[in-house]
Amino acid sequence: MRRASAAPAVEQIATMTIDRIAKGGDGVGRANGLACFVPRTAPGDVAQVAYVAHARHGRGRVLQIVTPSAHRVDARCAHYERDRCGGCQLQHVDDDAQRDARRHIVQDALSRIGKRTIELPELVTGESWGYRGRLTLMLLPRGRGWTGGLHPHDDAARVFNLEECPIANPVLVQCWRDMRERLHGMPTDRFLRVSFRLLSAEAGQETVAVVVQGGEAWSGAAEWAAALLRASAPVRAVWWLPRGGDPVGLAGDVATDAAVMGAALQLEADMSAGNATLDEAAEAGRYEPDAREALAFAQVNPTVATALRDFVFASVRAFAPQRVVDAYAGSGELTERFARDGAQVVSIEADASGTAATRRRVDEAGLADRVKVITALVESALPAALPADVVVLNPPRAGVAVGVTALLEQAASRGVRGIVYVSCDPATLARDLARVPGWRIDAVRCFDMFPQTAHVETVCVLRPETTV
Ligand SMILES: C[S@@+](CC[C@H](N)C(=O)[O-])C[C@H]1O[C@@H](n2cnc3c(N)ncnc32)[C@H](O)[C@@H]1O
Repeated sequence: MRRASAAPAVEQIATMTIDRIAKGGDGVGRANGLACFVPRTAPGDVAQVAYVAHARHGRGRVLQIVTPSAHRVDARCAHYERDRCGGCQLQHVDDDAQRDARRHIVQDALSRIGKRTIELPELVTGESWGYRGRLTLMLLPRGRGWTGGLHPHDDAARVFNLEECPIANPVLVQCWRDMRERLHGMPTDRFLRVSFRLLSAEAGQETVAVVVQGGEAWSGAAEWAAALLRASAPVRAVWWLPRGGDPVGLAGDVATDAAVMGAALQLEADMSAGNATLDEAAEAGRYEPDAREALAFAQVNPTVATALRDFVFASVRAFAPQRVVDAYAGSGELTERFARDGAQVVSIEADASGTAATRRRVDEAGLADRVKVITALVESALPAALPADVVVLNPPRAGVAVGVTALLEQAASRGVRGIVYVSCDPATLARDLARVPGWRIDAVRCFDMFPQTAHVETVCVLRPETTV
């Protein structure tokens, strides 16, 4: 018997004014009272939209911009319109309106999901272009060669050839151009991923590591890598992460801790499996094993990342803490700073390569007696880490486990005077804040780590509700 196929979604057509940008970057307008999400629209656009109505919202596509918003600009990158590149969502919106949108995304999430009323948060900004210290591209076999680039935002199975990426440091794109001439020597696989990482960002002296991920066998790998090193001046190291294997240093300065490198690369590969958009690469790249390694995992946005860490450090310091818990500590950069400042620190991180880097870092700084480094899930290690004066949380996009918020809700009675929560996802931040009603928001600051996208980093400083 033939099964009835699902009825095709029926599109309706409406003209609507776009009021705001939602988390994810779509513009939001209303059609017959229904909130309708429309990609690539700007606040103030009047657009004719074809949309499909779902139970609580509509999803639409622009048929025609009837009256363009005053905030519309021409996208700088040719791929944005032509290839519908999924790396950026907001290149068609001017800088001021983009920044405004990201601040409202945070305020709106905290209000709607977190049930917290806050002023429009301050946003610390940096460069709008050329800021990325890492460029990760997908390579799909085509004929005897490869197509190398990024996915369209609406088609994760396709990859377009990347010619430019104006949000990345131009040197990374130059290295990709140099490599593109040499794709014939790559290993065979269903797909490969290639990542360009800025090792040194000093203007005019930039150096880059290249990591090829995928393939199980690669004859001629060392020759291929040596040729790339000769052809591309900024490239200083070439690594290969075979499918299911350990990392192999192929050429250049690859004298680094292979175990650390391997764990980080595997994590990155897992994170971005199947869809290597810039967003996911950004997310994956937040797992940095040790920023001081020769092949340090370059920060996505080093300038703004530094400002963020400085703010977290100053916020913690304002409590004059003797004991700090650094939860989701990564490679322990903040752990080291808290310890240098005189605090006793419990540093909790699930990734063993991260805690190995933290141990090394605090040993070298002569701070080992002030720091307890724990390789464990925060949800299992936090109870024993308390009491403390301040708890720092910097979880991945998924936010913290419900057991962690349950413990923190009671933590004021165990001496905790402050929580500093660093988040890359306003929605999970807001969800977690809703679970700790005993804590009030003392300060919120946003950090513009990913201009041209809808992503934003947020730091929330919390104090017990009862504190005067
Ligand atoms: C967003 S990164 C923060 C890293 C670091 N604090 C920094 O500033 O660079 C999140 C970190 O949490 C770790 N992680 C993820 N889930 C965890 C869990 N349940 N318990 C402990 N660590 C976890 C990841 O390995 C990663 O290093």
